Amino acid sequence: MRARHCMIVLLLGCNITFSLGFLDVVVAVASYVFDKLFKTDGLLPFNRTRLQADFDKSLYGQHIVSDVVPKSVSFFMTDKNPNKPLVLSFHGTAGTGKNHVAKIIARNVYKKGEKSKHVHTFISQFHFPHQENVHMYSAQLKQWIHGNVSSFPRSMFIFDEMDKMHPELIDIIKPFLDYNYNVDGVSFHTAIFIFLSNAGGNVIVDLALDFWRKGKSREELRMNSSKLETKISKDIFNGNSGFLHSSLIDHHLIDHFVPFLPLELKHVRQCVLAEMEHLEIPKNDDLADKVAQDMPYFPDEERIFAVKGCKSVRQKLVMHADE
Ligand SMILES: Nc1ncnc2c1ncn2[C@@H]1O[C@H](COP(=O)(O)OP(=O)(O)OP(=O)(O)O)[C@@H](O)[C@H]1O
Repeated sequence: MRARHCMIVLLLGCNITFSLGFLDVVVAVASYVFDKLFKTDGLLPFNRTRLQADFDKSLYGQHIVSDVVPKSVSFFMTDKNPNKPLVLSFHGTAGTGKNHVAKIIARNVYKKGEKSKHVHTFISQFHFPHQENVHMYSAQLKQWIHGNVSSFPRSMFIFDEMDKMHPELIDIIKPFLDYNYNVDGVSFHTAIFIFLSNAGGNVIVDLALDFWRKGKSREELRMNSSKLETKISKDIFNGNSGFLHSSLIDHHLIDHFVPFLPLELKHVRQCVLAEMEHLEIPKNDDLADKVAQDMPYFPDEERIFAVKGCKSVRQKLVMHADE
């Protein structure tokens, strides 16, 4: 009898010991059925209104991103026959929300959000640290993308620190992004690729600073203001990044170069209030002011933009909340 219980549980893929009793088996079966019925790791029914509302609620100071990204994701998700995967490249200085936005997209596409097994995140210096192993990484990456898309076409791949990635690895990704690319019957057209980098951040900061000094409103900044998108792609191409030596940009496979603007004090303050809510600290406007003002800003004289964006706001808040 006991062996049969163990067999059932083994079939269900659970880790067991042979000391399992009947009750353990019932619990294991119940939790398996619950997982299957209620927690399957699949797609959420897509809802463009919910996506836009999430951007409006959770992203601060990034009106260009809040306009471009939900539109392009919605268009892609509702296109019954896309001719290429969605490829977005996020650019901006530290802590401006690039990872945060990738997570917002994930939680609007997958039931388990960023924790879904269909969301694959690679951080170049962490996952591909040794230059001498680049051939091995390339082969593994190629196999990983191919294998995952063949078993789940709507897979998402996030590449962080893209500017630090070896050109050979970028070139491995390139064919997957292309129009009509098909390998062994696997199409990549419904997959999502998101690249994150600080490359182009200086171009964005210079333009935002220029607007501020001319007394123009930040909201007047658009994707095509002073050809911002073109400037970013040129800057990446001319800079000393992995992008430069790869064939990604000159093949026009990136759908949008999305600029993340440097954050101002009022946006950092919004991040502090969001962290208060997250940490269940009662809302306190004075404390929010104090924490936001305690962050470093640049340029030295005007102190307009947050050096670290909203990064480490939580740590600062915890320190001040304890005072
Ligand atoms: N514009 C924003 N609106 C709301 N929250 C933000 C924003 N920017 C950053 N944050 C908050 O700060 C945290 C750190 O930001 P995030 O990791 O997204 O920055 P990043 O742009 O990816 O930085 P890096 O280039 O250094 O990796 C986020 O988890 C989020 O809580």
